[in-house]
Amino acid sequence: MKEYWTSLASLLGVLAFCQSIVSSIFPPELRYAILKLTGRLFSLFSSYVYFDITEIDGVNTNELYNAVQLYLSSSVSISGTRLSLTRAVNSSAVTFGLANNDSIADSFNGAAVLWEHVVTQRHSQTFSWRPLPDEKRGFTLRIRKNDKSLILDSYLDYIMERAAEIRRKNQDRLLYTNSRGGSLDARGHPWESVPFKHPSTFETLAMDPAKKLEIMRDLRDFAEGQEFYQRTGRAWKRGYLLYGPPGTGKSSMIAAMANFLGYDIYDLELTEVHNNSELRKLLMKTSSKSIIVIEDIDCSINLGNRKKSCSNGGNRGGSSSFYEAAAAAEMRGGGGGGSDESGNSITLSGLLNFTDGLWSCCGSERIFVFTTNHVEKLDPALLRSGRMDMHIFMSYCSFPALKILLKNYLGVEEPNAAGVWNEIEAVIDKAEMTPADVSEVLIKNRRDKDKAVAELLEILKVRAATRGGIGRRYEAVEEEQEKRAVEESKEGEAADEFSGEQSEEEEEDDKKKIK
Ligand SMILES: Nc1ncnc2c1ncn2[C@@H]1O[C@H](COP(=O)(O)OP(=O)(O)OP(=O)(O)O)[C@@H](O)[C@H]1O
Ligand SMILES: [Mg+2]
Repeated sequence: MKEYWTSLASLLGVLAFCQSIVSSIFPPELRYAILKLTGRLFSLFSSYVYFDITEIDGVNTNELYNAVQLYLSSSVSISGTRLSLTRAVNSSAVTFGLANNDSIADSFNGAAVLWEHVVTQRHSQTFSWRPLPDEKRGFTLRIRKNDKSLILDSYLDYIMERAAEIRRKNQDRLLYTNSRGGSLDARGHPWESVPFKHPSTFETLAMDPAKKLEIMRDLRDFAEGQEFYQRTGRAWKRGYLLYGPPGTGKSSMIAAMANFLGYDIYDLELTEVHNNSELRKLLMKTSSKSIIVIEDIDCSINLGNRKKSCSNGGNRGGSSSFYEAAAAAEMRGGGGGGSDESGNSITLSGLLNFTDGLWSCCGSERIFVFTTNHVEKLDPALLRSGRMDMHIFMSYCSFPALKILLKNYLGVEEPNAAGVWNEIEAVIDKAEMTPADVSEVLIKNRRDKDKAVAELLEILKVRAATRGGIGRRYEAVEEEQEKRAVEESKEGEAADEFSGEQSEEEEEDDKKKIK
């Protein structure tokens, strides 16, 4: 053994001696040429090609490096011997990464590749306005020569896409608001944002399971439908109208949609927007993969402040009231130029353009959600397919919905007392309780499950006896109004050109009403 170490030491000594002779005999240029030649010879006989992706390219950060790091963090699957962990600002997820000088195998389209994370010390720096990090980091990608053309471009594109996806998923969702009106912040943004942490999901949402599944499928189809929208020449956007009595889960549904798709939410407060061009600017500053929400559209479209318009709107029946409001607004705004006493001159046509005009296509993969308690007041033009593609009625608590609430709030799959289930089923539809009301009863008694169920049954019975039929009538009216609205919208595009095409008689009529 001792002999072995002695001979190894002497061999190393000889090598070092030779190297010092070579470097003292040959000038640097020649040395460089020799190295290059040996490198070429080596690569000629090697069946692999290598690509270096350095962290810093010149003075700029290399996007590809960050993307590869993120991509590998998703495929590492805890099998690497040493992993580095990171948690980005504004993120609630931890990502794994390759530690220094570690390597990992991957495959793409059947071709095997190897990634190595190379970290070396940077030599002493000369003065620079932007000092570089002490360590030089990079990834080396090793692929077979034969696979080079087959995978390189598409593999790197795939990595960039996956990285963007991971980044979005790791990032907390944001909730944007335009509460500042149309004014811009220091960075020129009209939207303010806060982290969006609403816990509502499709699991916690109490509604008919079949309807829920249909909505989830629709959302998924939309999110995965880039190629479809491209092929059919449609803008990549979709509109949902959520309507129904207060407390039936319209806002919760929006939160569930955002959590399901991982989209940001832009909560558009129409009463804060002063005119159509401001509306357009707001739209242009929304990002893709987002949900643009206008809550209580029947109140905010009336162009005045919400309370005023709601109190006016409360007694009005039929869709004509909506026309009156919009017509009045058109006149007040003089087609978008003027303003009412609150300085607000958004017109119906402005809103329609916002959702369906050419401007709505700047950016892609966006969902518009309007909510209302009074679908009958909405303009048919707003309801037509293409603007509001899916109309979702959020109804009073049904029996299947109640089961979901009981499971979520009490962990109860079946009530203990025999026969309670049947009793509840018999009265629930008649009682017309909103899921919000049911939740209250369950929360209040959540420590005592049997008491909660018993009290709920009591309330349901009382309600069924006193309220019978109001809700069904509501539903019937809603359906009737919706049918009428769809028929009217089919009659022509007249509603689209609504802004400028009123007869003189109608205008006179509107003026009288405003007075
Ligand atoms: N379908 C539902 N599933 C689960 N929880 C619900 C549902 N509907 C209402 N809730 C509960 O009731 C509360 C109010 O619901 P939400 O704000 O979503 O109702 P809404 O339909 O938007 O009412 P509004 O028309 O007044 O805006 C929520 O905090 C939620 O916990
Ligand atoms: Mg709501």
